Amino acid sequence: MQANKYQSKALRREKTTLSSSSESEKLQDPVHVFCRLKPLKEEDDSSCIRVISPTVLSLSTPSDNKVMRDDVQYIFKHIFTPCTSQKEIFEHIAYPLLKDLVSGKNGLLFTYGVTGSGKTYTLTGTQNDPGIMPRCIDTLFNTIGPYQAKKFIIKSDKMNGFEVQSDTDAAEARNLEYKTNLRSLKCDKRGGGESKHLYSNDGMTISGISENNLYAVFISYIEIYNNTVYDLLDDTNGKTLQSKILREDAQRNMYINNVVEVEVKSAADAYDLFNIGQKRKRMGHTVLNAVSSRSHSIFSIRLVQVVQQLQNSEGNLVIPECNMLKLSQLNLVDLAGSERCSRTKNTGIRLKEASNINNSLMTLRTCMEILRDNQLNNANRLVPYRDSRLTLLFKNYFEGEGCVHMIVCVNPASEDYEENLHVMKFAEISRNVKVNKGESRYTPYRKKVISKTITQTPSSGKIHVIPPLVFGPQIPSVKLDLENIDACDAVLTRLLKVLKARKENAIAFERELTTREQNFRKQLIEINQENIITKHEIRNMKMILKQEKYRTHNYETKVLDLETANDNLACKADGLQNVIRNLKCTIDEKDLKINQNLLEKERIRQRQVIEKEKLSQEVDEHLRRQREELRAQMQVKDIKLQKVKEILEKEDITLAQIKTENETQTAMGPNVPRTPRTPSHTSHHRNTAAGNSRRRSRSVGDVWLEHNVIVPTELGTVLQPSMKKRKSVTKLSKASDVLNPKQSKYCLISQEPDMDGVVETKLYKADIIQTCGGGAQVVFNDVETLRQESPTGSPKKA
Ligand SMILES: Nc1ncnc2c1ncn2[C@@H]1O[C@H](COP(=O)(O)OP(=O)(O)OP(=O)(O)O)[C@@H](O)[C@H]1O
Repeated sequence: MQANKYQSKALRREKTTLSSSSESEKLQDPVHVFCRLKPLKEEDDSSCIRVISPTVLSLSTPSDNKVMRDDVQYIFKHIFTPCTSQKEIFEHIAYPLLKDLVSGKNGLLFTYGVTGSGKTYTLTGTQNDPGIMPRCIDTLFNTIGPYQAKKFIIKSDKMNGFEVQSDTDAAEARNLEYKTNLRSLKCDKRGGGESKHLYSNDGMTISGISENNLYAVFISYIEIYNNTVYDLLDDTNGKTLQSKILREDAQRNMYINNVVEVEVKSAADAYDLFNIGQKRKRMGHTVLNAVSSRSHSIFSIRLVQVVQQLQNSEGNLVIPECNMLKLSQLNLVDLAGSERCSRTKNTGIRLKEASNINNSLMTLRTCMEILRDNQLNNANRLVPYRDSRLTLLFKNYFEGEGCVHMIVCVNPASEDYEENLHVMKFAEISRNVKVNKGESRYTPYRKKVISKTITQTPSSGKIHVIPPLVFGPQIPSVKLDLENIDACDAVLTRLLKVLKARKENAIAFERELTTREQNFRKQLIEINQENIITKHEIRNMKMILKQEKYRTHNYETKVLDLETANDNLACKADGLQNVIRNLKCTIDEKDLKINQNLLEKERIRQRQVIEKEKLSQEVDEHLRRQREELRAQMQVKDIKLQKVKEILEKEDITLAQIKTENETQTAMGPNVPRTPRTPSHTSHHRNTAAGNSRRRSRSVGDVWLEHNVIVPTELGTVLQPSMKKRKSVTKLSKASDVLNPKQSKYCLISQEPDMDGVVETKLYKADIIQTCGGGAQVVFNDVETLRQESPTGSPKKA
């Protein structure tokens, strides 16, 4: 507990100093994106990719594609053509990461691409042509082989950290493992029962490692299947794999809770573990790849270094009681391939897998996009790591816990064009993401000291020291001088005495032995009783332990549920934050639109005011013109009325003349011929054939009062004014002429030649309206002009 406190305090200090130093350096590296082209199935197969230079390739639309696009060029850190060997790939891409691992830095290497494009081949390879993973293992053990700590000296603390054990504890653990392995061998189970699958080792090493350090390698192998983490090295005893949860350690690094980390001492051990995991990994047959990975698999190599060693008195190196552990990790990630269902024709479980694979790859892409945007635009958008276990697990790497290398595997065949387009775009995005250069991570440790067991007597509880039994005085050597009897006597007497003393001792011993035997028996009985009691206690303790385990299990399940719920809530919170952000964006957009609408409205209002003014001006102008026209018409009418008036006045004169003439004729006698009226004479008034005029009036039922002020000139036309019922008068001498209620229409007919001498008949039409006072009002409302023109001289109606 104390040690833990010490550790965490020291760790916090360590983190602060490290971060401040890293901040001062502020070194950033982009994600290194490499491209590996897979060989075409047949040499003459058409390819949609053209390599332009070692870093640039061009993607062109196949001729049979529905949509034709322009050729697009993509840049990579390096492009590996189909002829590139596995060794070259390793040396170029993985070797630098392995060097980082040995110098204490983290690394992440993942393969990305369409299903069947060669991701697994690049990472694993074959027995004779190993891929990146076996080469990493071999090179690592070729390098640190002689400098490894004894097994179990360094032990995982199950919280993403490590601790150093005492030699005795480590020896005991080794012993236990040995016995377990023996048992496993007998049962022919995993471990010793596995056939060791060795890849060819080309003896490559990393130079410049610290030879004073002790090294320990730990392997873990997990998969993310349908967005759930499974430990491929979990000892399941034949049961299905249990899901694991992701946690954050004290330094906010993500790790898999309770993941099995196995310490390996040789490359063969590591391959064994890989093979065990490989058998459990979810693979499946699809149309595009016979052995297709249905999950993302992560093979992690953790290297722990005890920074310093001390020399003991004999000159041997020993691990100091407390110092620093240097931790580093290399993750080799084989992502499942992106798939288009239209091509794979997956159904059922394969379809669900494909959808989960595509979702997690989509989240990876989204994270990369947002990271890039945040970095390019200095923005602070939330990166949705939590949307997928894959991105959540590697969150620290994208936030600067180590170098990130990505191999984009590409099948250049034309049929993969559409998928390759997406893959290239993802590569383009990733290439622009920058991550902080990883720092070596140190953890302080305090060596655990084992307490020695002391044998105690059950009764007293004290160490019972049994005195040694001494048989008595030594038997003297007897030398008898038979010539000297006295001397012989003395010797024999001394001998007798010694023998007597020894006999007494022997009797005492016998008594002592009997007592001891009794005591021993008593002790045995006590021990036996104690044993029975202890056994009973052990049984009880076991039961309690079982109950505690059960409770712990329940607690763990609850914790797991709570953590899952927590994760879900966090996801929801992230989702809601996204929704809030989107809503804010929508509100901003709407505000903008409202402002635009207001501006538009104002513009329309101003335009309307201008148009209104224009319109009112036009209306005023129109009215003015109409008024002028009306005035002109009125003037014309006035003139006409004036003419009518003049005609009427002239008629009175004419009538008076006629009367005078008649009177004169009467006085002269009936034989005096009347002076014929020449057309020229009458032309001024009625030299048109009013009776020949065509009729426009349709009022059939009206009774017309036809007022012929003069006798109209006969024009010989058949057209006559349509006045069916009419009463013709030449003079309005009586009021009754007009007041007759049957007469409703009045028509004054006049004839006169115009300027050209053409006779024009004018019909001035009016309504006769009876007034309430018994009178009548004649309202003129129409003037009908009849004109006859004839260019040949014969009169013709116009
Ligand atoms: N560079 C290469 N040289 C030779 N063969 C290759 C190469 N790349 C891939 N292959 C072969 O292509 C086939 C499919 O490759 P692999 O299984 O590695 O694809 P994958 O991308 O991992 O597919 P999935 O995403 O479906 O798991 C394998 O038979 C593999 O041997």
